[in-house]
Amino acid sequence: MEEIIINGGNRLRGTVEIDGAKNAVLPIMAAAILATKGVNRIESVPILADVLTMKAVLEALNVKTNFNENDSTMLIDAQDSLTSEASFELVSKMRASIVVLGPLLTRLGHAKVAMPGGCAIGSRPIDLHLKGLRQLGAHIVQNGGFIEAEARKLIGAPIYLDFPSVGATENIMMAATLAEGTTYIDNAAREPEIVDLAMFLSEMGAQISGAGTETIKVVGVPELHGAVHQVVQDRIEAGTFMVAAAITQGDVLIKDAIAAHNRPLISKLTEMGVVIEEHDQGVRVIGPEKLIPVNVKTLPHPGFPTDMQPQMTIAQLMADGTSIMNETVFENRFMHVDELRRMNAQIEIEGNTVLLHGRAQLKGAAVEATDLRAAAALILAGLVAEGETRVGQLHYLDRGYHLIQQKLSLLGADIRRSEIAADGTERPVLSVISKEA
Ligand SMILES: CC(=O)N[C@H]1[C@@H](OP(=O)(O)OP(=O)(O)OC[C@H]2O[C@@H](n3ccc(=O)[nH]c3=O)[C@H](O)[C@@H]2O)O[C@H](CO)[C@@H](O)[C@@H]1O
Ligand SMILES: C=C(OP(=O)(O)O)C(=O)O
Repeated sequence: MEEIIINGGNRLRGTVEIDGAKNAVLPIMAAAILATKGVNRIESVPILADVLTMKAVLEALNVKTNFNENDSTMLIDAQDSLTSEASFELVSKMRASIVVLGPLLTRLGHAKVAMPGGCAIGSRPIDLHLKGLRQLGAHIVQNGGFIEAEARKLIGAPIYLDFPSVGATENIMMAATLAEGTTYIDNAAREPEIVDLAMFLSEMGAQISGAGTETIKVVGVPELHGAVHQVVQDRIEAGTFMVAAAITQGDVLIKDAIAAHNRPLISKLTEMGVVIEEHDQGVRVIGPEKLIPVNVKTLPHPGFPTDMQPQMTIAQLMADGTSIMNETVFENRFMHVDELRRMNAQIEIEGNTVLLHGRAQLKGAAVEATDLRAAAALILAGLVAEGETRVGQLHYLDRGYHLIQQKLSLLGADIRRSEIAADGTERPVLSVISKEA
């Protein structure tokens, strides 16, 4: 069993480097399926469990991949003939594998992808993905735990999304690149990761405009080719370090952070009294002695990101007074609250809202991550808790953060990752992901 062990109380100081975005690289890897000529070269690929799962999904489809972890570059070659079936075994490991549906369907005319289940944070249906693909002319059946989609040729169409779903926007946008005619996606998701995917698709020869706005226009082209692309910085990893600096009275430069991608977080932290400076080198975050309580509501971009919600609750707990967090994107994203209570946090849950009573006198405890961002939140709580916090179930953390303990330790935190033997003895863990590859 592995744990991250933190002794709280240290101020964080220094500069931290942030990896490429998980939520950008996963659809970009899926988009590489569309290149029938030439090899794709993806740079700034983060070393994450989810990236290795998507790599396995691609390889099972007969796409060749080569991940050089030393220079964070992945080559993806989809020039050979591909299979069109993504197994339950792989899709069940990672919900985001559903984004291979659109590329496979539009390239091969057929795709069979296992139904992704729900996950800890919610039921997460894919009705909007399917509705959009049907509007492009796909015939789709759901049978035996699989979605089977067919269309000799997709035909561009106007599509309105009832909700700006990130995954549905990505699947439809990718499917539309090789469709005949023009597709408009209205009420599209506007996340920076959508913009990054659209940039990659354009570099591959696709004709896309409007990514990052409510309406995306895709004019179908006959074929796409391999491209070189650098993945955008992970705004959620950057945001997690912003909160770490804010709560520890720290002074941290988040190197090359793109402030425009973290506007809602920066705005809320500023309201709390955190000093945030935007420099050419990145965003500097200086935590005050006292944090002011704030109320936060998660929304699709450019609203406050749900993927920063658990981390933000730690900042709210450290404020002098009561704050409210309202989660509107996922129905079950407060699983970290029970673990925080074990650390002496006073939190009340009322439906999709929590009341966080600060300033919390957090006490170190043994806690378990329940999902990816819950893991990050518990580590943040450990940074400000009195005594020792031990965070378990680290496979969730490894989905989205590479070597977070090393990055925090370089900033001055007392933190380590260890393998704990049955007799309680500890062995340091240095390399986390590659052993699973
Ligand atoms: C790999 C990836 O990029 N994951 C991100 C992506 O997930 P994901 O793409 O799954 O998130 P969506 O934007 O699709 O989901 C948002 C909400 O819409 C609902 N919904 C979605 C699709 C659908 O067909 N029907 C439907 O009802 C979901 O259940 C959820 O309540 O965006 C989320 C919202 O910013 C982030 O938290 C995830 O980190
Ligand atoms: C919810 C997340 O990811 P996923 O959609 O891959 O589960 C996340 O990154 O916080």
